[in-house]
Amino acid sequence: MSFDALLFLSFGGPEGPDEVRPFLENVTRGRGVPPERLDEVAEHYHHFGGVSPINRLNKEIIAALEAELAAQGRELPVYFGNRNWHPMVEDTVARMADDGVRRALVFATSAWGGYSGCKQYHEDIARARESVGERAPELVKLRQFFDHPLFVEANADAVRRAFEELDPAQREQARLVFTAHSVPLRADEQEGPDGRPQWYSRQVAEAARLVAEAVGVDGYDVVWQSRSGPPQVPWLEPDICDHLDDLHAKGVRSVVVSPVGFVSDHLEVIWDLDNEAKEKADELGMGFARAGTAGPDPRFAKMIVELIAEHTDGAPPRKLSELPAAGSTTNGEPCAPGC
Ligand SMILES: CC1=C(CCC(=O)O)c2cc3nc(cc4[nH]c(cc5[nH]c(cc1n2)c(C)c5CCC(=O)O)c(CCC(=O)O)c4C)C(CCC(=O)O)=C3C
Ligand SMILES: [Fe+2]
Repeated sequence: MSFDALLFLSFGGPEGPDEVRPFLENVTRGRGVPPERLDEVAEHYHHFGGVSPINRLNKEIIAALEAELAAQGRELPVYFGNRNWHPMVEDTVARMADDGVRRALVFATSAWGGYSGCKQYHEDIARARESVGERAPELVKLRQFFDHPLFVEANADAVRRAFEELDPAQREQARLVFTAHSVPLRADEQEGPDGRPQWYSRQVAEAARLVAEAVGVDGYDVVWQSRSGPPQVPWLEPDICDHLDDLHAKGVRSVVVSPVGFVSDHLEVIWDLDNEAKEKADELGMGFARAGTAGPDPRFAKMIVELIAEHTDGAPPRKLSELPAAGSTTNGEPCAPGC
């Protein structure tokens, strides 16, 4: 099939102190996040001058993607739109229509299924098309890529580099710990296309297994970070900081933490890991090395082009796990019944 453009669809983030509150209002509209949690998260953004790194990081990925498309002789203009902050996806899709785009692919910057990582992006696509009306282009979302070999290799190399950062004495017995964004247990109950529940956490477990295997590490853990919501609502656990206590009690003296759940060094990574988890490790006297994320690795842009080629050239999907491919639908239709 032929496509006129690619829409690079992401989360969005504030670019100055005055934008923090309105951004957070957009993120949490109707989502039942208590005001105390919002105040706390606003503080994290203000710690960095009210600027999230996410927009800059996404622009870097887009530049790498444009270079890769050009190198392969593929003509596909890239548009950038976000769910929660400017450039808003509604405005971007309107501009695509103005430019005469009739049919476009959509790359959403989450590797995962589940509500926040996939379904909500389908909702964004449907909402943006609705706001543009009849002129709106057809929008075909690319699939989830948690087990794509290029995603796995980029994360594996980042983990290897993190092990190198530790003192040789610590490196030997350092524990490898993967983290991803926690979600409410209720949200994680959601089924995958295989009809089995916990689609999101099973994908995270699978990505961690594949990365650990690529690095050649047998023992590792999968834990969670950045929980939100009211305290009485159960979310995926353990939290990374509690897990560091546990590991310490078991005699572990150094860790390599891989934020495999995040595509690049978002605020959750640079605050919740590089500040909070690092501080916890320091208190416990544990060695701590945080692995990089896949986004800045040149293989990430190459992976996006491979995902595109699955649609434009009928290229066979490259994936390392047995879990079914999912997340690719047209115009924001749900992936599967119940999704
Ligand atoms: C699974 C998942 C991913 C990973 C998949 C993916 O990448 O999509 C992710 C990514 C991100 N989450 C982000 C930011 C925020 N997430 C929030 C809140 C929430 N996230 C949730 C889940 C996820 N979130 C959930 C269930 C909530 C509760 C409210 C709700 O049910 O929607 C809040 C509100 C305050 C708070 O409570 O933390 C903020 C500010 C940013 C941008 C960071 C930056 O600026 O660099 C990114 C990439
Ligand atoms: Fe989030």
